[in-house]
This record gives sequence, C-alpha cells and structure tokens, in this order.
Amino acid sequence: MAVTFKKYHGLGNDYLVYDCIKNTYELTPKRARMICDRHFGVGSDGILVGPYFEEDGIHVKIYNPDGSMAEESGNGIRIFARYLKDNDYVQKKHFVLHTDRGSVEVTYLNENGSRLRASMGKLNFFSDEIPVTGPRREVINEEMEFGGNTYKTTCVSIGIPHCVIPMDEISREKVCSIGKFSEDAPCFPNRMNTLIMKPIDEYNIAIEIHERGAGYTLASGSGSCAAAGVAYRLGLASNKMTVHMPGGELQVEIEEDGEVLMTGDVGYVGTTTLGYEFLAKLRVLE
Ligand SMILES: N[C@H](CCC[C@H](N)C(=O)O)C(=O)O
Repeated sequence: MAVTFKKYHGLGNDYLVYDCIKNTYELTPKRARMICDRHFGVGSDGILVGPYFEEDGIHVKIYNPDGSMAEESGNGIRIFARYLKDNDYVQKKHFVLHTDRGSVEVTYLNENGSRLRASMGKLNFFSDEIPVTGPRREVINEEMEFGGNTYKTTCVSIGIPHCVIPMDEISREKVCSIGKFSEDAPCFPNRMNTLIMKPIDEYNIAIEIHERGAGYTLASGSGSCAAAGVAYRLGLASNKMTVHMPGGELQVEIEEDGEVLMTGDVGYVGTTTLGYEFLAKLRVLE
C-alpha cells in the first residue's frame, strides 16, 4: 500500500497534502507528528487532509506538526486550493473551501493556480472569541508578561487565535523568545500564535512568526491577516498593505465591512511516497 504526499509551500510555510481519496492509510495525530518531523520524517509545517466532499462543498482538515488540529490556515487554504486545481477536483475560477472554522471563498488569479486570493472572514478582537481569559473586552494594547518581560499586546481571532506585538526591531530570535512562553500561556485557553510586527510605512508591515503547534515559520497567511488587522486598528497602516515575512510577501486588504482578503503565491515542490521501513514505524503508533 503506497502512502503518498504532495508537498507545496506558501512563501516557505510548507505543507504536505494527503489526498484521502487516493490514499486509504489512516492518519492519526501521532503519525502526523512523526511524518512532519524535519529529521526523522518527511518534514513539514503541517499536513492538509482532503478533499472531503460534503453537502456544502469541499472540506479540508489541517494537522499541525505537533499533531494538533488547526481550525484554519491561510497558507494551507491557498495550497490546498492549488492542489485541487492541479488534480482536476476544481475547474472554476472561484470556489468555496471549508475548514473546521468555516468557509473561505478562493479565487485563482492565474492559469496554473499558483497565485490565489482567499476571503478569510472578519477579525474578532473580543476576548471571549479569541479566547483570552478575563472579563469580556476587546484585547487592544494590553500589557502582558511573557518570559519575565512585559509587552503591549493586541489579540485577535481570524478563526484561529493570534497575539500581535508591535516592535521597532523584529527577529527570529525575538519572536521565539516570546513565543515559547506565550504559546501555552494560561491566559490563552486554546493556545496562541505569536507575531511581532514592525510597521514600515502606511502600506507595508513586517512580521516574524511563532505558530501554535508549529513554532517558528517563514510565513503565515492567517498571521498576515491578523497583523494587518491590528496595524490598521491601531492606526499604524492603511487598510491595504503588503505583509513582509522571511519567506516572502502577502497582500492583505481589509474591506469596509471588515472582511479580510489575502493574496499570494503557492509553490509546488514534488511528491513523497513513504518507504516500508518508515511505514512499519508509523504502524505501531495508533
Ligand atoms: N499553526 C496554526 C495554523 C496554521 C497557520 C499558518 N500556517 C497560516 O498560514 O495561517 C494554528 O494552529 O493556529
């Protein structure tokens, strides 16, 4: 029984696509974790499992590399939409893709589907929606302590939780030094994606990312939308901007009604088929 994955990346945020129609092997959280391992497995920032055809359309499930499930992934949505087009599951220019968080309208912007726009829904700053513990409020510029240091933090959900910390200088080291404390902080009951954000000008911001269930990544689609929404809310940028990340750039637009549009590229890497020796190791994991 061959177990095959297609590898893509969204600006260096790489995912394995596991086609549940072409493969019958059961993926579990422990198996997903081992497959995503950068040294002993295939290596990936997550696994996208689908297409699941349901009454309301096509659904996709998202595994993080720690084996947890993600309700949403901006890069994951663009990657899976490209996979669907590459494999003739979708022929139209627009379609709706469903995740555990809800539905996302996807538009292919070029012939081969390597550039896509996704309508990611609306941002929610309310503590009970993100979630963040404490009285119901919008979590804007609150002083939060991570690792013994205090940061002005704005928290927002775009289907998955993000905390955004504006800074003059950002780096991988800095976001990881915060993320290792904030990801599992008691004030974040559903854990947390951590972003540090440097406003560049009215139309440009830069971010560094520490993802929930994944750690440091080179890009984040939902993170770009969250950081852009916070920059706009705090008056640090306009409603249309370029989000610069180590892996590349995404265009984000916050429409009048609060809908967030994300536009960016997806790259195809290739196919991986698991070897029998590795499969034997996976088999003992439930
Ligand atoms: N690890 C994230 C999901 C993936 C987010 C990111 N890769 C994106 O492109 O949105 C979480 O569990 O919240």
